[in-house]
Amino acid sequence: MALELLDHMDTAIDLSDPSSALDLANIRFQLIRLEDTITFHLIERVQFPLNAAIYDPDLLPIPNSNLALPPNLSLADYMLSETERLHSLVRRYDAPDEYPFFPQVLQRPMMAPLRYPKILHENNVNVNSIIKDKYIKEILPEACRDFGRTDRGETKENYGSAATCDIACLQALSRRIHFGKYVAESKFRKETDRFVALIKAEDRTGIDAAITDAKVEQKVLERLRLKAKTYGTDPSTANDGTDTGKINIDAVVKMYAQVVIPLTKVVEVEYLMQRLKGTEWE
Ligand SMILES: C=C(O[C@@H]1C=C(C(=O)O)C=C[C@H]1O)C(=O)O
Repeated sequence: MALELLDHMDTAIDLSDPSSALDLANIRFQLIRLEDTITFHLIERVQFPLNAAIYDPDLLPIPNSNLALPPNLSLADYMLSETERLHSLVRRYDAPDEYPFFPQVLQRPMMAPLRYPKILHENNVNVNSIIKDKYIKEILPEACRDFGRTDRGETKENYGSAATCDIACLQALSRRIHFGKYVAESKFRKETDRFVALIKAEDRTGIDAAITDAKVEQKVLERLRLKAKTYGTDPSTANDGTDTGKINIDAVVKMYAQVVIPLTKVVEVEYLMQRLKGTEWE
């Protein structure tokens, strides 16, 4: 059972049932669930300082290894790529909602392949390199920034723990952002003629406007602020003013406003730009 779980992590959406997988309300329910996953993983990560050395191979080089590693790996990259190497052996990346950060390390699964029905159109959209870059350069510095605490500096003893938390954060962010493909497919099937015209005109701005729902985005940010405040506060000290909070609430909202939502929409647009390939509309 445990091995099966890795194939499909905690997505309750039934990717084997096209009507469920493309029901926009169901997809949005999954995106809401992933808000909790991402927020809790970030709360775990920010218990440690930024520990910038784990993202810099010059500051903290990986000892020689007999593994065929990508060159010039940071500790964080080493731990993420080796996690992906292991998980690929149990078919994690056969799942249509899982995207690797290091495709070059994936191994042939040691278990029989699972048959997933074809729901999404063939595409090569993978924005994980952008996700990781923004996570390291924008999200973490903001989330780990001192807020009401003394300067925590670097904690060398937590390098491995911080990198382990990063893996959970990055994998959850990747799944949430690449879920944009199911959103885009759902919208394409609802308004096919509209999107066919925009795609044929290569009108990315028009496609972005067509897939944007400002009201939904606003609700996402309002809900995130409430969740970060609630999950990040010790309920036993919430009202006596002593709770310093476990997470920088503004950082969680900024993460969604400046990275998660914009990149989800990039995935939607780029997926749709590939949607007509090999179809009668091409
Ligand atoms: C994901 C969707 O598409 C867009 C992206 C959103 C997001 O990333 O939260 C929300 C609304 C849309 O602008 C959606 O319509 O639900």
